[in-house]
Amino acid sequence: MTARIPTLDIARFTHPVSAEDRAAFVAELGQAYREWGFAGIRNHGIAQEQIDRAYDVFQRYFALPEDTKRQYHVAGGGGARGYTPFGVETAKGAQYSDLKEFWHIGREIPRDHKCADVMAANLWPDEVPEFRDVGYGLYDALDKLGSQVLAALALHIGLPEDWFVDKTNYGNSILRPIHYPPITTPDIPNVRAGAHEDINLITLLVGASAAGLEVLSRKGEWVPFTADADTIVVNIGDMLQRLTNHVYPSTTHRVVNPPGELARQPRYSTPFFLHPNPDFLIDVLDSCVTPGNPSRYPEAITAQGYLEERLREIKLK
Ligand SMILES: O=C(O)CCC(=O)C(=O)O
Ligand SMILES: [Fe+2]
Repeated sequence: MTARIPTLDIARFTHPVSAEDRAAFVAELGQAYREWGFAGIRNHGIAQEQIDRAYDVFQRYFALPEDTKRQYHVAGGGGARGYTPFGVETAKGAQYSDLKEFWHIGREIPRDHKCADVMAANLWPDEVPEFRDVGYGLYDALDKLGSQVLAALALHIGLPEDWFVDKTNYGNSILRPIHYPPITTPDIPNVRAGAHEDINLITLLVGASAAGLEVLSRKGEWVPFTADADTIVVNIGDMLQRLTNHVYPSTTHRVVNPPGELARQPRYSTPFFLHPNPDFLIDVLDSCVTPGNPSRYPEAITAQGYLEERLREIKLK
């Protein structure tokens, strides 16, 4: 039997029919993440129309001439906001860069906020006027959905449901529309996205429009995970893995090049990287330390400190 990554109905948590079923959902979700670090989430409440509109504006931006797009590249900005050109990001330890270009939308915070120095103002492309409202609308929707997933994940490890609320209310989260252009060079050694783990708490991947995402199972097998159109893929990142002492594993994944002619199709996808507040201290949770799983990280680190370390490793800083 081929292993399958579970897909769960989050309405059982957000609009429960009974307390028992809500608790059963938490247990099933927790089990899926312990096993896979990945799950599909259905009935998430984000309208397909909103997702389609977002993909439309993102694709219109990526279709602009390279010189126009590069006006939104911030030199020395670590790719934190605006455009990052093709061939820059490189998976940790990889020899060849990924085959993608992307844009980063960050949280809108008052410019006199205490985190304004590490959370830069957004850039918006003048050429696609709807980009701002549509892009930030999707940011907001995924931020809210991500908080629901975190609430369920908190309950499963014995924390109060609202434990993450004041740790993520000004989180340094990023919405990343990605374009993987058609691959026209035969035998190219690069892959669309090399094997990696995400840095943040959890990632919500909305509407990946084509096959290619693969997840490394505990047995060491690459398992393709192309979710149905109505499903958002949610995975654990390294910060949550560290906080939970690996109870929730940050699972390695990659995006492979399609075989033959299919490689000439572009691929678009849009992950939302949900981050904690920059000053949140990532310190292993007591509830995740047991005699069989002693603390793997005796030292705490701030989310910002951890992020900076990791961005250098993937050549964004
Ligand atoms: O494009 C995808 O489906 C996944 C992208 C991804 O894993 C990432 O950007 O971290
Ligand atoms: Fe990823």
